Amino acid sequence: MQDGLFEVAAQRRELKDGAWLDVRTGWQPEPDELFAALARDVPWVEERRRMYDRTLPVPRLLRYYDTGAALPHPALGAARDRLTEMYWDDLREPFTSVGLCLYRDGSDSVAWHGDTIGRGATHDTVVAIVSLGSTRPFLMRPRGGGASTRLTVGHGDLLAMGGSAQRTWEHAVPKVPDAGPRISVQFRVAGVR
Ligand SMILES: O=C(O)CCC(=O)C(=O)O
Ligand SMILES: [Fe+2]
Repeated sequence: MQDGLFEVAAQRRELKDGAWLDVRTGWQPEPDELFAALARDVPWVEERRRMYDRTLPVPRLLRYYDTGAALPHPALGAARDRLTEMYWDDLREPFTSVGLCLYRDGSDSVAWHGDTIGRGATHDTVVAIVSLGSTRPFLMRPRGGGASTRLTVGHGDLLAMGGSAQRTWEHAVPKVPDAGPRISVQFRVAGVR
C-alpha cells in the first residue's frame, strides 16, 4: 500500500469553510484480528452523562489512551505512526492520543458534535478515524447551515477530517435499525479531543 504525498492530495475532498475529508477504504491491515482483539481486551467503560436532572448512560462504550499511554494492541501504534507520516505536511506534529468507541449495536450512536475540547476549537487539525466491524453511516454537516454529507464507513476504512472540520462542521454516527458491533479508533494530536 502506498501513502505517497501525491496519493494523499489526490484523495482529498474539499468541504466548505476550509474543511476537508479523506476516505480510504480497506486502509487497515488485518482488521478482523484487530477488531476481535480490541473487543475482547479493552477495558471498556460505560460513561454516564448528566442530562437536566438525570444521569443517563452514554450510548456507546469508551476507552481513551492519552499521549504516552500504553496502547492495547501493537497495530494501533503502527497505524498512528503511519498516519503521522501521511498527514505530516498538514499537521507538522505527530498523532499522539487514541480514542476508542464500541457501538454495541444499531442503537448505540454519537450525536452531532465537533471535537472541540482543546485546540480543535480554534486551530486547524486532523482527526483520523479507523473503523472496524459493522458498517455504519457517518454524517457531517456545516455549522453555518447547508447541505450535509453522508458517508458510509466499513470494516478497515480510514476517514480523516482535516482543516477547520472540527470547528466549522459537526459529525455524527446516527442510530440505525439493525447493526452488529462497530469499533471506532480515533487518532488525534496532543491537546485536541
Ligand atoms: O464513531 C466514530 O467514528 C466517531 C466518533 C467521534 O466522533 C468521537 O468520538 O469524537
Ligand atoms: Fe468526534
